[in-house]
Amino acid sequence: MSNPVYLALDLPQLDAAKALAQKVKAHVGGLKLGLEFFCAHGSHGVHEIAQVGLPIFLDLKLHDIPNTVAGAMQAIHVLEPAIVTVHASGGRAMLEDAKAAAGEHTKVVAVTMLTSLDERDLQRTGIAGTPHDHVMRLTELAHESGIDGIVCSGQEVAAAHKQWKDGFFVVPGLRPAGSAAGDQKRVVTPRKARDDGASVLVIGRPISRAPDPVQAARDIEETL
Ligand SMILES: O=C(O)c1cc(=O)[nH]c(=O)n1[C@@H]1O[C@H](COP(=O)(O)O)[C@@H](O)[C@H]1O
Repeated sequence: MSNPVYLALDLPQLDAAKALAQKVKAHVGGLKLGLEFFCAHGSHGVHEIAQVGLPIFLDLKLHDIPNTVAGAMQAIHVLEPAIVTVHASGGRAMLEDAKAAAGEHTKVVAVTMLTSLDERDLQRTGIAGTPHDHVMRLTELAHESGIDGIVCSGQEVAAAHKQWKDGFFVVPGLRPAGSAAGDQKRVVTPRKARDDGASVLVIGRPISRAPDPVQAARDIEETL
């Protein structure tokens, strides 16, 4: 089985991001480039990181009207990402149009509820109910819209997987036992997420900020 870990390269410097990717590439299955990276380095930066030779997950979390999101999806065809994120709360038409505009080999996955939020945060955005209920509702919407899968925390992935048997499940908010949660609120260990049905494990700081990132990536790989 291929390594399900995608390393989140949330680093401001392109050189440092590329050097880190080169160092740990034997112990991860892909590289995730998010808003911090894309805003700083754009398409040029994505091409640079793609030279490392691993699949690229472009985490742009698109959330706009359907026409705008479809245009953005078309604009990134040239980057040939393996995975792209949109927000499920953009609604069904946006999800359908995002998928229709995506490249043939790109998986479109919808963020349900950010792993940095808990039930109280959710209520403050005006949404009643538990994170579990909210994630299940948006999982159903994503499934109906014909996209490839969702992003959720490891606390919901078992239930989401049960609801959508052949879905593609991206799980961030992962922390090896004993590591700092930081701004993440709904966390589980990488092993638990994998056992519960995650297709991709997104891991950033537990590797990138470790004193020895290669050792940290290797230690995580060994738990899987
Ligand atoms: O879409 C994501 O990848 C994502 C969704 C989510 O709900 N929570 C979340 O943390 N992420 C991303 O996953 C990565 C987690 O990084 P660490 O908390 O450093 O492991 C970051 O790059 C986030 O942008």
